[in-house]
Amino acid sequence: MTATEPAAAPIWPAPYASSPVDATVRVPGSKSLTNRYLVLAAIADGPSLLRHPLHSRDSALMIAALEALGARIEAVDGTGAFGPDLRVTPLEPSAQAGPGTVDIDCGLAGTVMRFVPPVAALTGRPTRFDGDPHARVRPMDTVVDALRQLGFTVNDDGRGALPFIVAPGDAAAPENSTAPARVRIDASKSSQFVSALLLVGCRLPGGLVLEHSGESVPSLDHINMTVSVLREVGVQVETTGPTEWTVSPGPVRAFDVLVEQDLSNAGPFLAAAMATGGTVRIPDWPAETTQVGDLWREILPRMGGRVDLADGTLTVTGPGRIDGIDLADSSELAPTVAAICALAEGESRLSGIAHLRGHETNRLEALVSEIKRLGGDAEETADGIIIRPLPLHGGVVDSYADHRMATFGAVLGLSVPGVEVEDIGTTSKTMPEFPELWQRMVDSAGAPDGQG
Ligand SMILES: O=C(O)C1=C[C@@H](OP(=O)(O)O)[C@@H](O)[C@H](O)C1
Ligand SMILES: C=C(OP(=O)(O)O)C(=O)O
Repeated sequence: MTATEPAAAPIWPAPYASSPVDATVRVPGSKSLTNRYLVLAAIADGPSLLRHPLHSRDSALMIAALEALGARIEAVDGTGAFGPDLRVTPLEPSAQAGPGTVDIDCGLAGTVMRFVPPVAALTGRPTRFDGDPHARVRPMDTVVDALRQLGFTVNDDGRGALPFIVAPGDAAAPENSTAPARVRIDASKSSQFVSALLLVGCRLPGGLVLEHSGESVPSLDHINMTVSVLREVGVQVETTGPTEWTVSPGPVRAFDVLVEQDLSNAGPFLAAAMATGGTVRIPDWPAETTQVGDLWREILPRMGGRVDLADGTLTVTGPGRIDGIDLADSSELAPTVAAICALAEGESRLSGIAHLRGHETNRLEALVSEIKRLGGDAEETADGIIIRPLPLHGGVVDSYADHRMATFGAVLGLSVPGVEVEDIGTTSKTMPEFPELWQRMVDSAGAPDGQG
C-alpha cells in the first residue's frame, strides 16, 4: 500500500440544513487507536490482526512507514463498513535489515512523525523523515532530544524539526545491559512525545524510565490510551511518579483487535444536532473507552444538549438555544467545540490548549481568524480562546490543511447560509468519507428512518 497525497478540492459549499438534522451516523475507526496498534503490531512477536481499522491518509502514511522499515501489512476481508481489516507481519530484527537509507513521508500525521522515529532507531537502519510543508513547523525537538539521550544519532538542520535522519549511534545497543534506559523530556508541546517512547520502551534492552519535566503535559487522555493499549498486548508499564512512566523489557504479544470508531470524528456529527436543534444517533458507542471523544457526553449537556447512551447508541438532541461553556483542555475536540461556541448565545472560554498552536496549523490563531471572517467575535488568550456571541454570516472558511478546521466550517455552514470551505479534501487525513457522510446526514433530515 502507498500513502496518498490529499486530493486538491475546489471550494465546497457547506450544506445548509433547512430543518433540524435527524440521522443515524457511523464513523470510521479511531486514528489514535489504529496507528498505535499498527506500531505495536510491527514490533510484536508474531502476526497481528486489526479489525475495522481506520483507512485514511494518516493510517496510510503509518502503513507505508512501517512497511518501509520491513513490516508487511496486508488488507484482508473483514466486516467493517469503511474498508478491509489489516494483517500485520512484524518487521525484521535489525540484524536482517536491508542496506541503504529508508525514506519516510510523515505527511502531516503527528502520530507518524512522533511514533515512527523511535521504531526506526530500533531497526538500526538510517532513516530519513520528512513531511508536508505544515509538518516541517510542528514541534519535533523532544523526539530528537530523546533519541539522542538513548544514544542514537539524529542529523537535523539544528531546528529540531523535520526533515532529519535517525541513525544508529555508538551507544545505541548495549545488548547486555539490564538497566533501564533513563530519558528525561519536556513533553509540554505534545503528549505524543511521551506515547512515542512508551510504545517502544519494552523493546529497549533494559526497558525504559521516562520522566517529563517542564510545564504540564497536554492531552493526558492520549497517554492513558497508550498505557492501556500497551497493557492489552502484554507490556508491563507503570506510572511511577506524577509525570514518570516505567516500561519493563519484554515482547509485545501478537494480537487480534477490533478498533473502536473515532469518537473525536463523531464530534462534528454530534455538533450538527446542537447546531440545528436536531437529533443524531451514533450506534456502537463503546461502553468503556480511552478515547478523549467520550468527553462529548459531558461537554454537550453543559451547552444545553440532551445526551443519552442506551443499548450502545449515543443520542444527542440539540437545544433551541446553545449555552456558552468554560472548558479546560479539550485537546483535539477544541475546533469542533469552538464551532458550537460560535453559535452559542453566551460567552465561551476554552483554556489549557496552548499546544494547539503546534497542531496541523496554529489552531488558536486559525479559529479566531475564521470566526471573525464569518462576522463573529473571538480572541486568542495565552492558553486558549474566548468566543463571544455575535450573529454570523456566510463566507469562505480557510482550512489551513487542517481536517478539523474543515469540519469546523461544515458545522457552522449547517445553520449559517452561504458558508463555503476551502479544501474539504483535507478531511481525508482521518475521515475521507466526511463529505459524503455529511451530505447524507443533512439529506436524511425528515426521512422516515433518519438513516444518515
Ligand atoms: O496520540 C495521539 O493519538 C494524539 C495525541 C494528541 O496530540 P497532542 O498531545 O499533540 O495534542 C491529539 O491531539 C492528537 O490528535 C492525537
Ligand atoms: C492534532 C491532531 O492530529 P495529529 O495526530 O496529526 O497530531 C488532530 O487530529 O487533531
